Amino acid sequence: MTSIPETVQVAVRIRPLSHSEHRLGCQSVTEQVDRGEPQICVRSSELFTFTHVFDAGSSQREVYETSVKSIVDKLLEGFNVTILAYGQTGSGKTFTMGTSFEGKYDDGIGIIPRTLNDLFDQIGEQSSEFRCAVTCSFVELYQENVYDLLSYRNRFEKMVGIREDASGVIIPGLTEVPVNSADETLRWLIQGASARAVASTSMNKESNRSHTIFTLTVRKIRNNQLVTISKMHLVDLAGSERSKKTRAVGDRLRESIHINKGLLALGNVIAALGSIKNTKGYISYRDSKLTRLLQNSLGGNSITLMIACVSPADYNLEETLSTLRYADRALKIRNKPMINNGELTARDEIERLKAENHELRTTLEQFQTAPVIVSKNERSVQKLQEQSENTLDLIFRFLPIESAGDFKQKTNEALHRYRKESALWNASDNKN
Ligand SMILES: Nc1ncnc2c1ncn2[C@@H]1O[C@H](COP(=O)(O)OP(=O)(O)OP(=O)(O)O)[C@@H](O)[C@H]1O
Repeated sequence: MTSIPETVQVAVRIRPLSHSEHRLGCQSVTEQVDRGEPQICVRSSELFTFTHVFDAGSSQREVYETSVKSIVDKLLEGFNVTILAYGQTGSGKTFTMGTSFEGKYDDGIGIIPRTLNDLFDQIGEQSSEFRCAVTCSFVELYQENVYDLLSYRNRFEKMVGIREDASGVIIPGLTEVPVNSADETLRWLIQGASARAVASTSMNKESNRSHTIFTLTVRKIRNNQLVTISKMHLVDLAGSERSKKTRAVGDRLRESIHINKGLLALGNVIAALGSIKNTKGYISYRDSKLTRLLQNSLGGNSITLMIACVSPADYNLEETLSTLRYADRALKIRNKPMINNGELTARDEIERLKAENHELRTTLEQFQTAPVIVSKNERSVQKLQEQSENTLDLIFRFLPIESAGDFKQKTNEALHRYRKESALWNASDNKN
């Protein structure tokens, strides 16, 4: 087992200058001091040291192998893990996380598809020791509302609430899909991401206007016993932005206010957790849904990696410095990672009971469907009998006695045939 980081890990990734920045003659103001060293220098004056620094030439593979791969191993050991991309709008968060994966495998794929490939490969290798049951869920936080992106319902009905129980924050009714391979999970990612709120802004052609959390839950089972249950949250935050600079108005401005509010609350939590004085004091997780959902990832029992994405361009200098200061505070947060063994938490107990309830209902329905068909026919036989008896009463009044007896016998024979045939229909219905 590799060592467990005690503080939040922070990787900084500098994206390359974009075409439009080149065209505008922007200069790069950020540089990695030495390639391979985790230090970044801004305007040749301010120096920051992080867990990892990736310059504009770093590949997606390098970012994954250096900073994420070992965290995926921890997930399978039973730790909760979180990977969180933070940064100004257009700084490369979605590109780095791979949240907008479209199904094409190439060198450009981001963290989520790489993680899934690794995870399912490792599960395959361990299959003689354990059985792993994996589920995924995908939520979006848009203007302080939480949406279940994997639900088939319409946008309004996708909205879900959050609440807390003894085991932490829960989202009752959230769609959790059982998945058996990387490809299957990626299909859910693609489907969920297509429902995400995206819009074009002056700073990013396809800007995400919401925060998203893609979660994998891994249950390791041996001899029908739950050995560990661990969660991986892959978080793609909406970009922080200054509305004056983005010239946002109307819907974009409203989104921007909510995005910044959530990020401000997150910043306050990070600052409070990172400050030694406040570690035992009050942490304002309840100020926003974003901080409530990330409560366990910051200051909880999770192994957490924040990837701070920055633009190298001089016209983004202020935002870059602000991101680096934010990230620097996150570096001081102490978490208490621990293995989540198979002891049932209250939430798991609820999940188990829900599953059991579902199973019982299905069984009950199966039992109910057979008698319903029989009783339907049975009822119609009874009805027919009643009707025929009423008719017989009428007939008896007008027929001579001997003809009436003959008629009664014929009617009874017909009823008998009907009963026999309906029993045969029931048998073939039940078989089908
Ligand atoms: N390291 C990189 N290498 C090459 N291109 C990159 C890199 N990082 C980002 N880009 C490109 O920059 C643009 C903006 O990136 P992206 O959409 O990931 O930003 P973002 O931080 O998620 O923005 P927003 O917060 O507005 O959603 C995209 O066209 C993306 O392909």
